Amino acid sequence: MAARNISRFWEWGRKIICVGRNYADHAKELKNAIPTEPVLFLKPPSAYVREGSPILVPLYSSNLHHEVELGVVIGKGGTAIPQSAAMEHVAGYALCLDMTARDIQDECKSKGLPWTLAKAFNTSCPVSDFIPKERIPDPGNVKLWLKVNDQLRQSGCTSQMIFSVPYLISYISDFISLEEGDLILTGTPKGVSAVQEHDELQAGIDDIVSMNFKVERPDH
Ligand SMILES: O=C([O-])CC(=O)C(=O)O
Ligand SMILES: [Mg+2]
Repeated sequence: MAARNISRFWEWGRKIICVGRNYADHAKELKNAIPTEPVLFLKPPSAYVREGSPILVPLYSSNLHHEVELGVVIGKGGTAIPQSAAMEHVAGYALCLDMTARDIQDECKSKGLPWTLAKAFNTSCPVSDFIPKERIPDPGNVKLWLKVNDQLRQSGCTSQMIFSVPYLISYISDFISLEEGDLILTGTPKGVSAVQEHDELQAGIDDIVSMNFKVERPDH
């Protein structure tokens, strides 16, 4: 069997841990309180989609939102990782979208139910090429942007994160052991909005990486 290559981590079938409300301006735009501890949820590896394949609107949603996020790819697993050692566990980064069925999430929130169908459906995690760690010397200071049909919708800097990458790695690994090939989505800045069938999404991290996705309706 060919050796597994971390630069194709999305093929490994490892978990995707997502952080919510990690930017005050996004928490406010959805009228959520600023969290005092990270808000966590999961996506399954079947959520991954790569450039060249479309983002599919779930049949049960009529309000699919984009959320552009910095993804952190874990290179070395661990449990209860101290913040001071957290960066040793990072192999690199990826630009990610946390596609969200906002109407379903609102319904789940009002009923006190989990967000699974709002966040974890097929193609809910578009992911860029792998970015080796050296290309982002400070994950706490990169600009994220997203355009829909050439119109800028999201533009933020990871310096606005409430909880830093080392803090998140340490916090998550206290409760959920991290494994090589796991991905952490670090939350989205403000500007989330709805996308429709046939829309073209373009997103990037500074001039380090960019990616394009089309939105389609599934035919089943
Ligand atoms: O759905 C939400 O607003 C929570 C979330 O994923 C984020 O803040 O990135
Ligand atoms: Mg998100």
